[in-house]
Amino acid sequence: MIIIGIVAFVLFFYHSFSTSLEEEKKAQSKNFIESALGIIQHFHQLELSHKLTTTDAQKMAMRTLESATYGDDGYFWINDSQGKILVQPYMPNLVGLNMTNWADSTGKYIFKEFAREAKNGGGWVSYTWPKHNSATEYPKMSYVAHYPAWDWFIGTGLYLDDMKTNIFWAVFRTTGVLLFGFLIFIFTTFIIVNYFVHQLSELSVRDALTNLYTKRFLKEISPALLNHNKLTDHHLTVIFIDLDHFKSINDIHGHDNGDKVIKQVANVMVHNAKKSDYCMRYGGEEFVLIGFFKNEIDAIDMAEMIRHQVSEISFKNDEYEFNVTLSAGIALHNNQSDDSFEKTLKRADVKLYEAKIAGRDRVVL
Ligand SMILES: Nc1nc2c(ncn2[C@@H]2O[C@H](COP(=O)(O)OP(=O)(O)OP(=O)(O)O)[C@@H](O)[C@H]2O)c(=O)[nH]1
Repeated sequence: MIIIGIVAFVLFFYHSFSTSLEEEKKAQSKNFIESALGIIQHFHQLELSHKLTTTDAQKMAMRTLESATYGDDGYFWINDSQGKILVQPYMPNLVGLNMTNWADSTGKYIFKEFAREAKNGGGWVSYTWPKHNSATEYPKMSYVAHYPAWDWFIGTGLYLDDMKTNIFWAVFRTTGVLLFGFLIFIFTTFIIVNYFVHQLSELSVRDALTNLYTKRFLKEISPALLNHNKLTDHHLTVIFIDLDHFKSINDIHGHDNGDKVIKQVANVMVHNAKKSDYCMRYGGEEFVLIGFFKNEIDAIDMAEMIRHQVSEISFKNDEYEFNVTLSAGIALHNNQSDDSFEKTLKRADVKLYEAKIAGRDRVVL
């Protein structure tokens, strides 16, 4: 769909841009002829005011227009009323020849057409004409005008194939630049949208206080965790952590200090967890660490490390320092039975409850 859109855009752009460039080229040619008529008129005025003789005024006008080139190879030609070529800088060897009886490759008497169109107030004549060093004739268009006082015909021409080639490359370059800009725009938009979508999805699965994953994320990844569990010889393990007597900590040290404790515990978890582990804030002061452990001992070591490090932290309220303990329950997923992730999580919760009953500040498996 996008490719069809781009192709349609390029074709439409090519058509309208090349048409307008063609019109512009033609308008330019016409303007050049009008300027050339102005130059002729200038020398004619000098003749009328007797500053120059007719011969000198015409010679100087011819010389000026002979050297007046424009664009890549634009030039003016001048014929007198008898068809004699007075100025032809593109093919100087033709100067002095009479072209009244010259017909182009299509049989058109070129000079007759020039004279007719020019005497009608100026206009375009299509014909064929050779190029430099070539006998082959190419389609050409000339804008021709008449200067009645001297009975001169002046014109300037465009080879259609050259014009079309120039226009093609101009359109090609512009289209290329536009397409490149368009692709850069699409690419940048894609990156930005992707970034924000990622940020948004992260926001919805990250806890605002601790930046740990939320319970919702746990639900999202549990199928992937079970799949991975089938592929590894390690065991999918849930470590359920709950802070001890946290209500009292809030009551005694204030809710803000309670928040600081929650943040610190989250930091300890993240600090100890392996890169492949997931640390979550399951509820208010409840946390879950999910990882793949070689055996039960490794899981206990991890939970004990977190428990120990948290118990070592000296928290400060406005007056004195205090410590916090936590309890943890561990459960390993059982591949051989009809175990589910929810059942494993539930077993870890039961073990956590046992740790609480047994006096808190401990890990139970
Ligand atoms: N500061 C703070 N407190 C919270 C937050 N979320 C939950 N709590 C508090 O955590 C306390 C949890 O208390 P309980 O569920 O009774 O458990 P406990 O006091 O930790 O007792 P045990 O778990 O049995 O050791 C409640 O007082 C909640 O208000 C939080 O985001 N910030």
